[in-house]
Amino acid sequence: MIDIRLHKKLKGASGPIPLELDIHLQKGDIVGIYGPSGAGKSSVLRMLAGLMQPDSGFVGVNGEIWYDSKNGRHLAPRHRHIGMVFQEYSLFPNMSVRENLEFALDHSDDTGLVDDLLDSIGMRELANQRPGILSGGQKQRVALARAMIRRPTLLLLDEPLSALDMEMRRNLQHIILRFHADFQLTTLLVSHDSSEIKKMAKRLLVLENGKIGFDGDPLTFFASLE
Ligand SMILES: Nc1ncnc2c1ncn2[C@@H]1O[C@H](COP(=O)(O)OP(=O)(O)OP(=O)(O)O)[C@@H](O)[C@H]1O
Repeated sequence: MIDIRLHKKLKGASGPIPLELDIHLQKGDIVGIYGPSGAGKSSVLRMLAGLMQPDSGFVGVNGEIWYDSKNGRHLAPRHRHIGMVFQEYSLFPNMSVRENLEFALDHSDDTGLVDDLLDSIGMRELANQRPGILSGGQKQRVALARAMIRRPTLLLLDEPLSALDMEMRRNLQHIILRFHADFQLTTLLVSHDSSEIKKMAKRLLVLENGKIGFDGDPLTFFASLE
């Protein structure tokens, strides 16, 4: 179980946006986050990753406290068991694909996992190439594999597929679903694509001006827009 209570006064283009979130995620959930630009979606992921400091609140993940403003606890990002993939390709350009994965390892004796992940994303042949020669889809496959290296409990995906064409999106959606099952993850997926959310998520949170406007079945929500 993941308990999330976050309060933060965001600085919106036309004034402050008080972000207020109080949600519980079940282990194994894939939860979509949808909403207009500037609603606070990326900020929520960044606070969970420990990259943005909330004003107050609490984040508890399977009994471990990552953030508790009452006790001044703020676990550093590197100590949170998270995997993150964002829209921008974030690979190190001067390292090979394999080195990008190895760099994320905690223990160098886990190189077997690197090979397994390279196989599962179909990139063993390109393991010694640098990211510069890869397509966008190949780069995101490597980024997803790299996010798995530390066996995260929480996977944070912020529009990871939005720069890709339809075929590559489908391919990556399957990889995400497979990783989600194999690594027994809890996954938060920010997406502007309703079909992607309907395909991937069983639960949808719609964020509007920092507040949850809908929490429930994605099919119900998107049907209500038609
Ligand atoms: N560290 C910060 N402190 C206060 N406000 C911030 C901070 N970082 C971002 N903001 C503001 O929070 C608001 C929400 O931004 P955020 O990127 O979370 O929205 P979003 O819903 O992900 O938007 P988009 O769909 O366009 O990516 C923006 O107005 C932004 O300027």
